[in-house]
Amino acid sequence: MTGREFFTARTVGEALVGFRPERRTAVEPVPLDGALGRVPAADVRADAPLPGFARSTVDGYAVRAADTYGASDGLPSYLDLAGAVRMGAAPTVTVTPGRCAAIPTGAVLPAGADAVVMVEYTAETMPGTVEVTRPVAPGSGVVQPDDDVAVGAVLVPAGRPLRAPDLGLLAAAGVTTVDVHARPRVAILSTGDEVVPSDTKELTVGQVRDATASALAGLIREAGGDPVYAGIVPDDEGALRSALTDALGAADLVVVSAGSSVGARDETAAAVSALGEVWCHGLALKPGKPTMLAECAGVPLIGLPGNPLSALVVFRLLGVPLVRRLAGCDRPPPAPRVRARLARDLPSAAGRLDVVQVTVTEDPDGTCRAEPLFGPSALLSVLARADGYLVVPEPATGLDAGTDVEVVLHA
Ligand SMILES: Nc1nc2c(c(=O)[nH]1)N[C@H]1C(S)=C(S)[C@@H](COP(=O)(O)OP(=O)(O)OC[C@H]3O[C@@H](n4cnc5c(N)ncnc54)[C@H](O)[C@@H]3O)O[C@H]1N2
Ligand code: MOO
Repeated sequence: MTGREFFTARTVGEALVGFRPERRTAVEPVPLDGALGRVPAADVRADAPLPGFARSTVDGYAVRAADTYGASDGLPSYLDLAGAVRMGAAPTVTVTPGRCAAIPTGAVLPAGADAVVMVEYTAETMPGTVEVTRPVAPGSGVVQPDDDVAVGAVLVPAGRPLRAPDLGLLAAAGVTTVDVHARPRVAILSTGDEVVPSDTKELTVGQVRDATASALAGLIREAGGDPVYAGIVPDDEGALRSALTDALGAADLVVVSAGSSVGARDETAAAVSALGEVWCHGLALKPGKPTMLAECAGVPLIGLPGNPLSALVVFRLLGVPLVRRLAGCDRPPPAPRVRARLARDLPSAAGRLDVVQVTVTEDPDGTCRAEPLFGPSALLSVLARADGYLVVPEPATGLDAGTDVEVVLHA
């Protein structure tokens, strides 16, 4: 042990704002079917209005609104039935004063009509005569040709991951492929003489199966990236440098876990320093202090703490936004959150951000209770049991039981 301290420690806030590599993935066309969650590279605009024609929103009779003024149960308006509009076809009927046309929901409003009265407020008392018992205002029961989308309006914006309704809107507008950013390729490199592949059946004393890589791959996929397993590297600076060089050449982001603490095994820091510029080494964060952020020839690199729980906490806070940004996402969807009452006192040291895993239970009165899960960051099962996490900000020295807290829910 050398007693060295981290050399460029930062807060999480500084890292989120200040570590913003320029790199973005290439743009590729994808069919709508494969576009869910992908990020459009440019606004997609409508070249025609939607729905494109004045459309009835109810089953009833297309009328001239003025013909219904004053209509009531006691004093109905009587209109001559001029005909019917068929679904999916141009109307062959015109509505002149004193007349109406039967129309189903979704059909084209015939010429001369400016409203549709719902069938419930009518009766066909005699064949060819319709009794109307409610007045309708002009435009009632009708959507105008560009009510949904006007020509030139943005159908889906650049920079926001596509959601299911976006695919519907694009389909309605006849857009069947979208130019989106490629999924960022994220290389996952695990380090440590003791780390062995997760399919190792029998462990010798001191060995651990690689837990971090599989969990990281899950978070990377959730963030819209493509995980690439780059293997397990022993604690040897030469081997690590060579593995990092390969990974940097083939990925949009490299994530390397372990070996970045201040102990004897800080080969990662040495290897990364030799390959690029270290932006920060050490975060004011618990867990997750031994974190490194660097850029090597335009490729960002995150050095994660060895403890799997800490690695995942850091990746969730800093890696997920980075993967999204690499994919052109500058409008990330807000994480699902819930407000809850803290179930017990939470101690915390001032000057660092504490990320505390919690379970959330709903009390009979509908309010939520957040129960902190204590345990060393070496225990991955704590994370697996948690429903979400809360943060105790840097200046705070803890939170009292009963405090109203915001819990960010795990996916
Ligand atoms: N004197 C100090 N010692 C430590 C400090 C400190 O500030 N001063 N920080 C502690 C903290 S916090 C952490 S976190 C660890 C992180 O150290 P490293 O990033 O160098 O990681 P390692 O020592 O290599 O590993 C820690 C732990 O995690 C296990 N591990 C590593 N990789 C994997 C993997 N892929 N899958 C499963 N488990 C893994 C490893 O076997 C160790 O048990 O340093 C503390 N010490
Ligand atoms: O950062 Mo260590 O990552 O607190 O467990």
